[in-house]
Amino acid sequence: MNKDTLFSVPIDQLGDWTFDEKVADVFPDMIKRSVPGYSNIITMIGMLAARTVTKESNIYDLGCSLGEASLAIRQAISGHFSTQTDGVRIIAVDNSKAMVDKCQQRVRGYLSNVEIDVLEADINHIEITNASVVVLNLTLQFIQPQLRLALIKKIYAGLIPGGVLILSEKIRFEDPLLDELLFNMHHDFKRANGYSELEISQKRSMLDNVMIPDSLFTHENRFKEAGFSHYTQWFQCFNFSSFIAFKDRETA
Ligand SMILES: C[S@@+](CC[C@H](N)C(=O)[O-])C[C@H]1O[C@@H](n2cnc3c(N)ncnc32)[C@H](O)[C@@H]1O
Ligand SMILES: O=C(O)C(=O)C[C@]1(C(=O)O)C=C[C@@H](O)C=C1
Repeated sequence: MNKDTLFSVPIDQLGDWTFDEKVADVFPDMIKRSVPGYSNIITMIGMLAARTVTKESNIYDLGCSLGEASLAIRQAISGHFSTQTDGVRIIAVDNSKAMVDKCQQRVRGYLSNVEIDVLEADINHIEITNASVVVLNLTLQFIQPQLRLALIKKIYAGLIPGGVLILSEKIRFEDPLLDELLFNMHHDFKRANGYSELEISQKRSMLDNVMIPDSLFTHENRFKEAGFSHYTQWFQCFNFSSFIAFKDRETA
């Protein structure tokens, strides 16, 4: 695994964050050292998918990066937890060419009866149909805020009855004291994982205009407004959280 040292020396013009070739090259190391609970969330996404997947349905991994969630899902649904894999297709989507190219190579490296199709596309413009599981793992925070509700509505419409949306995000807190504390603890986590003050601050200013976290309240209201009636937060570590939202079994 290539070590993330991208921001370890001063950069003259920082510019906005992009998921380019350099980020894709170090992404597995970067995400594990930056997101508290990342590996647990990935494993649990597999377990949640195994519980919810149904035969002849689609599973979407939106903003898939290198396909970590897709691979965990494929492993979990192919194993002894589930026998529901006939006609199941995993569709992994990202709009970064660097990520998609690497993700395609990666998924080809494993043999399985469940196909993973990796598509280079903007998730705001793709169709979502016949979905038993949709994953947005740390992706919605990069979508322009004014497009987020439409995306969650599209996902709701594309889910089959009983289907699940798994949404993981960095979150902000309405209470300033808690917001500051959990923000600082996240930075302590990065320091403990070997990132310097320079690395933390340069990355932070690049992410500033591009990654815009919502509050728990905003996420829950959005689920409700999109049509979901069963949703809960199932994971939190500092200011990172994951939610599940189910479409009613009775909904046609
Ligand atoms: C933090 S990464 C997601 C991590 C990944 N889901 C995982 O579990 O390892 C965010 C990803 O979302 C992708 N992304 C951002 N906006 C997108 C869009 N509009 N359409 C498709 N992908 C997008 C980025 O290219 C990036 O790979
Ligand atoms: O909030 C931060 O400082 C982060 O590093 C978070 C985050 C993310 O949540 O996607 C940002 C960019 C990279 O993809 C890895 C981690």
